[in-house]
Amino acid sequence: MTMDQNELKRIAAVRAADFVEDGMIVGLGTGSTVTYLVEAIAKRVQAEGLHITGVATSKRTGKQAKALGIPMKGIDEVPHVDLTIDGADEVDKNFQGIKGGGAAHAFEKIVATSSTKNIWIVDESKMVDTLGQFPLPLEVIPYGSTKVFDRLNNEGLKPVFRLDDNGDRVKTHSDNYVIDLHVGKIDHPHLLANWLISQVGLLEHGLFLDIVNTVVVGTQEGVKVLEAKRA
Ligand SMILES: O=C(CO)[C@H](O)[C@H](O)COP(=O)(O)O
Repeated sequence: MTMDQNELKRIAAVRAADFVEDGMIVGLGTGSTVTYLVEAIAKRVQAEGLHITGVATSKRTGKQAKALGIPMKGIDEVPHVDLTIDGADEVDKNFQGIKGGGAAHAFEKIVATSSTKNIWIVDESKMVDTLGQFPLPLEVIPYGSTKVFDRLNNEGLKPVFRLDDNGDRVKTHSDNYVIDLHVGKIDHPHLLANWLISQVGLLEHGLFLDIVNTVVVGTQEGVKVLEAKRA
């Protein structure tokens, strides 16, 4: 029987919940795949009496985790994060990724870079040879955002302000705008990431480079746990 994309996300998330150990401080990402993860971790907390502390990367995740009985703290209330599990929009063969489809990439990157280990949970459609088919999200401070937009446009990066269903600009939890870059194939992600982060007014980009060593993929053949070769 063929599994749909949501089922593939769910089986990856359930498998990844097994990586959580008693006593851990666990970063919880954002998105539909993470919704399944939070459910699976909450079940383990209930069934096994696991003592963990969750750190959410968005209000939505925090609300769900709290409602399901996972004790939660803010990122600045914990000394470190042991393990963060998050979704991704694209993952390439070198385990580099694009995130930010849910506009939470700045908070997600803060938690990820505070975490000893990071795992991504994806369905197989997210695995690509080269990043860039998924538009690259940026978080941009509103003041001067048209100037940032023009600079991106002049560089040929095809920026588009992200709009919500009402046609209003999407705002992040920090009240910033999201600009998506329709760059196409990103052959040199580190070069692009370095250029982007040096642009004044651009708070964070959705290139997550050299962050994860483990990707848990839901496939039609079952769950695959992929480990990066890099140190
Ligand atoms: O980066 C993200 C949010 O900012 C998400 O992890 C990413 O968009 C994947 O979402 P989903 O699990 O719903 O496919």
